Parts: sequence; C-alpha cells; structure tokens
Amino acid sequence: MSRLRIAEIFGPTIQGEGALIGEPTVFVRAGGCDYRCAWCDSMHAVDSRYRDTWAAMTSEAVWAKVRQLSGGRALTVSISGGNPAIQDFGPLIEMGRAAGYRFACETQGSVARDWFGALDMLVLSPKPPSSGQVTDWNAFADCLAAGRGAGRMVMKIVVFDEADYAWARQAAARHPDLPLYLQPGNPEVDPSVPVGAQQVADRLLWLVEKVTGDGWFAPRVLPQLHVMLWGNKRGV
Ligand SMILES: C[S@@+](CC[C@H](N)C(=O)[O-])C[C@H]1O[C@@H](n2cnc3c(N)ncnc32)[C@H](O)[C@@H]1O
Ligand SMILES: Nc1nc2[nH]cc(C(=O)O)c2c(=O)[nH]1
Ligand code: SF4
Ligand SMILES: [Mg+2]
Repeated sequence: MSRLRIAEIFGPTIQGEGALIGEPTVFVRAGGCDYRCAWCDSMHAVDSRYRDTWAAMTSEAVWAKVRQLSGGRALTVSISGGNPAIQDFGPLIEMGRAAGYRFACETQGSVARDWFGALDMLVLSPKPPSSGQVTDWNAFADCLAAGRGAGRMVMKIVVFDEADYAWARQAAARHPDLPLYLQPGNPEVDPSVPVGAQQVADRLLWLVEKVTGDGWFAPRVLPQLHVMLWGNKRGV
C-alpha cells in the first residue's frame, strides 16, 4: 500500500493564515518540498536532514489520527507541508469528506494534482523574490485548472520588502479574479527564538500602510495569527 510522508499531524488549533483565519482546524503537514524558500518557517518538513523524523503513513492511519485529534467531530483539515502536491492526498480527502470533514490545502502552485478539485479550499501561495524561488506561471495555471472543482481557490502572498510588494501587485494583475491575501513575512523562523506579537504587528502595519497608501483595494491583509499567539512554536 502506498504511504504518505508525514512530518507532523497536530491540533485542534486555529488556522492562523489567510482566508480561513481563526477557524478551528487540524493540520496534516506533509514531508518534502520541491522549493527551498530562504525564509521557510517549516524547514523541518522540507529539508531532507529531517527525513528520519517523518512518518511513512497510510491514508487510513492519517485519517485515524485526524479523527482522534478532532474527537470524531467534523472540522476543516488543513493539509500543508512541505509541498503536499508532490504526494497523493486524494484517498485521505475522500475518506474525510465521506465523514463530513472539510479539507483545505496550502501549496506554492508548482505541481498540479487531480485531487485539488476535491478540496473545499485551495490556497495557492506563489513565492516573491525574497524567497529566492522563481514562479513557473504555466505550472501555476495548471494548478488553477486542476482546482476548478474546489469549493474556493485563493492566492496568498508573503511580503517581506518593497520588491516583494511590487511582485505581489504583478501577480495580482495576472490573476485579477483570484481572491488575494497578503501576509507580512516573519524573518525569525528559529522555533527556539521567541517572536513578540508587537513585532508581527509592526510588520503588519507597514504592509497595511503600503496597501492603503497606494489605494490598492483588492487584497486582504492579515498577520500570521498563530505567530502572534505562539511565536515559532511547532505543533500549533
Ligand atoms: C510552510 S508553507 C507550506 C505550504 C506550501 N509549501 C507553500 O509554501 O504554500 C505554508 C505557508 O507559510 C508561508 N510562510 C512560510 N514561511 C514564512 C515566513 N517566514 N513568514 C511568513 N509566511 C511564511 C508560505 O508562504 C505559505 O503560504
Ligand atoms: N495555526 C497555524 N496556522 C497555519 N497556517 C498555515 C500554517 C503552515 O505552516 O502551513 C500554519 C501553522 O503551522 N499553524
Ligand atoms: S514552498 Fe512552502 S514549504 Fe516549501 S520551502 Fe517554500 S515556504 Fe517552505
Ligand atoms: Mg507555518
């Protein structure tokens, strides 16, 4: 039986980012990623140095853990990573949806999968210049096409600096019909270093003032709420 590489499964917590911010959720974090973002806050699910901390699990075993953590009460499951799109989450989504659970997935938009269409929410998060990655917009368009059957699709862009902001405006112009969420980047990703809510708020204020100052009314601007509450702590 094929197995999934799983870095961690945790919750219930709240979704800290983007369109579902504040919503109670259980996270399934896939191990492995085709990108290496300079500021990735989840390197324990990316770098193969951490590979021996990942579990090889069947979809049934992942589903059993989700059910246990949620006490069998249906909620939204957030599939993140790493890049979950390099694996097959179709069977998990099918099992969970049959039991009334909803599924959201976060991916950078570099790999399209058929199962995107079975999601309730597909979050595509293309990477700005500060990440050091280059977006393949054809692959991104393939992801949008694969997600046509999803309940909702949104774009979420992390902004660290002026160059990222300019890039986000161009990305938005490419996809004007895709609801857009902006979040300030968190430069401190070491889980042992505390991040104060005030630091998050300062970066959020910078981004809010840029957007409103420019009269750009398309995006919603949100902080990483979990970082305000818990800093870089894992498993929340
Ligand atoms: C860890 S990634 C995993 C999913 C997928 N690989 C992706 O990047 O969309 C989840 C989200 O966290 C964001 N993120 C990662 N590191 C960040 C940081 N240092 N500050 C703010 N957001 C960050 C990513 O841009 C993405 O939207
Ligand atoms: N609470 C909480 N919200 C999140 N939203 C996106 C996350 C991620 O790392 O993908 C994340 C996370 O790790 N925790
Ligand atoms: S694409 Fe996502 S998981 Fe992969 S390195 Fe970038 S932020 Fe981290
Ligand atoms: Mg995170």
